[in-house]
Amino acid sequence: MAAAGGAGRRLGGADKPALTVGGRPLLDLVLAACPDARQLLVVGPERRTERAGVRWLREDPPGGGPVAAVAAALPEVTAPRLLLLAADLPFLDVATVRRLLAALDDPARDGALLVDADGRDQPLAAAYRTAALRTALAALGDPAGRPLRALLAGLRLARLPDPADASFDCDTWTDLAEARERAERR
Ligand SMILES: Nc1nc2c(ncn2[C@@H]2O[C@H](COP(=O)(O)OP(=O)(O)OP(=O)(O)O)[C@@H](O)[C@H]2O)c(=O)[nH]1
Repeated sequence: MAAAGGAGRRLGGADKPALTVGGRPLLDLVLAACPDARQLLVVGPERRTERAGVRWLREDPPGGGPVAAVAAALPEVTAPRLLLLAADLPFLDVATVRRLLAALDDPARDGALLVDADGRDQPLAAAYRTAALRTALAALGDPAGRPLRALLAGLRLARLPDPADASFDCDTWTDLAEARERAERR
C-alpha cells in the first residue's frame, strides 16, 4: 500500500504525489516499482494515475497521519505480507522492493525497512507481515496523529542498507530539484 496524503507543508502544501520527476508523477514512479503487487491500495485523495487497478482509500480523519493511513488500509489487505510505501520515492526500484519482501522469508522478522545514507530508518520504504502490523495497530489505540515509530516499536525489524537511494524522498523543493537533476543524468 502507498500512503499518499499528508500536508506537504515543506512543499508549501503542494500535492506531493502528483509532482513529477523525469516527467512522471511521484505516485506512478512508486507504483511502477511494484509490478507484482496483487493489490494496490493507495490512501489519500484520489488522483490521476497511469496504473490500472488502484483502489483508493481515505484515512480517518483525513490528514490523520501515516498511522491513520495504515489503519485505513490494513482491513483491506488480503496477503500475508504488504509493502508500506510513501508516495514520494522517485528512485524506488523493483529490485529493492523484492529485497524488502525477501527479507521476510526469515520467520524471525515482522518487517524489513530501508536505512538511508544518514542511518535513519525509513518505515515508509518497507515491507511488513500483515498479521504483525494488525497486532501492533490494535495495541496502539487511536492511530490519528501517532508517529510510525510508535506503531513499529514492538516489531522485530530487519534494517537493510539502501545503496541505490531507493528511500530518497522529496520533502522539500531542494529535494525535488535534486531528484529531477538525478533523473536527467540517469
Ligand atoms: N494517507 C496519508 N499519508 C500521510 C499522511 N501524513 C503523512 N503521510 C505519508 O507519510 C509521508 C511522510 O509524511 P511527512 O513527511 O511527515 O509529512 P508530509 O505531509 O509529507 O510533509 P510535511 O508536511 O512537509 O511534513 C508522506 O509522504 C505520505 O506518504 C496522512 O495524513 N495521510
